[in-house]
Amino acid sequence: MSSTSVMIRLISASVCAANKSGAIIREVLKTGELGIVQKGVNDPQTEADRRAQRCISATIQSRFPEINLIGEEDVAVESDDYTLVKPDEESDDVLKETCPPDLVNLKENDLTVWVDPLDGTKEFTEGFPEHVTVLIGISYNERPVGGVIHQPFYGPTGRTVWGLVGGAVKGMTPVASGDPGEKLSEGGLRIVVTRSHMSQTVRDAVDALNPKEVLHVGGSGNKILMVLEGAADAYVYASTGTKKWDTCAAEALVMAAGGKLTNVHGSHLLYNPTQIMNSKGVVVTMRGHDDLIARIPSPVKAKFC
Ligand SMILES: Nc1ncnc2c1ncn2[C@@H]1O[C@H](COP(=O)(O)O)[C@@H](OP(=O)(O)O)[C@H]1O
Ligand SMILES: [Mg+2]
Repeated sequence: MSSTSVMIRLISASVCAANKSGAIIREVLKTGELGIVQKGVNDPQTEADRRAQRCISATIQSRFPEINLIGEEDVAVESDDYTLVKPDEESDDVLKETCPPDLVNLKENDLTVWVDPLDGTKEFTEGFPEHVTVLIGISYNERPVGGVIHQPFYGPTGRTVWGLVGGAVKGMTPVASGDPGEKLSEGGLRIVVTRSHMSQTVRDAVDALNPKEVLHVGGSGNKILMVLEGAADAYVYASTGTKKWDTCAAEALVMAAGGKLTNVHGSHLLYNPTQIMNSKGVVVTMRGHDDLIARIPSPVKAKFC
């Protein structure tokens, strides 16, 4: 039995599976055979979503059979999927890290893994592949404890960012975090919002913040990485629509870097497997979170009670 903690081994496996998924996603785009099917209104799925989901499910379930894995795509794993990531393949960068003390004793059956194999599918099908991320988040007691985000189209081979709550974010340098109670600048905010799921409540919330700039980009993981990296001051989504697999990995990284992710009321999201939908919206900042939540109009908040 390995002395390395379950969390470190799970992040290592997730990094390997996310990197392989990035290669699959690039390959599918190159062939041009996207195999698009509609799962619902404005909710496409492609061959890349399906193959990446199978790769991640096969890798994690074969190594951690007692983990509860919840993936966006409902696809059956095939025997070949188990060899996409070699059974002994690990991320040396992850294995050499120390697990934060609070997470060191977590066991497989304590954990839920939330997988979005291709976040930003609509943008993937519409010529904006750089908005795509692979998201693998880990929750314990309904709160995020670790996450892996891979960007398949960042540079020639993609970029992988990972972290554990109570540890550092690896693979990128987060912007410095500040006090959630800090007052934000009036008229100076850069807000990142959805590109393909705009609604009146999202508009009303963003307008009330009197932003300097509104950036419309795809993907929940992509937008949250922009806030984490300082390319935007906040991600504001006063709408239902994102699911727990859209936020878990990114929330873990935001927490590790000292930022906050809440619903429009300023309350934590609970990663409960029976409540997949983020029904009260998503707000992410690295500073001034309370001020931003206070500025969201009450009639907007009242729509998400
Ligand atoms: N109104 C809505 N209906 C369906 N899915 C929604 C949605 N709003 C957000 N989402 C999902 O949340 C993720 C981020 O959305 P957006 O890019 O608009 O910010 C996308 O995940 P997927 O691309 O993995 O399906 C998207 O499908
Ligand atoms: Mg998604």
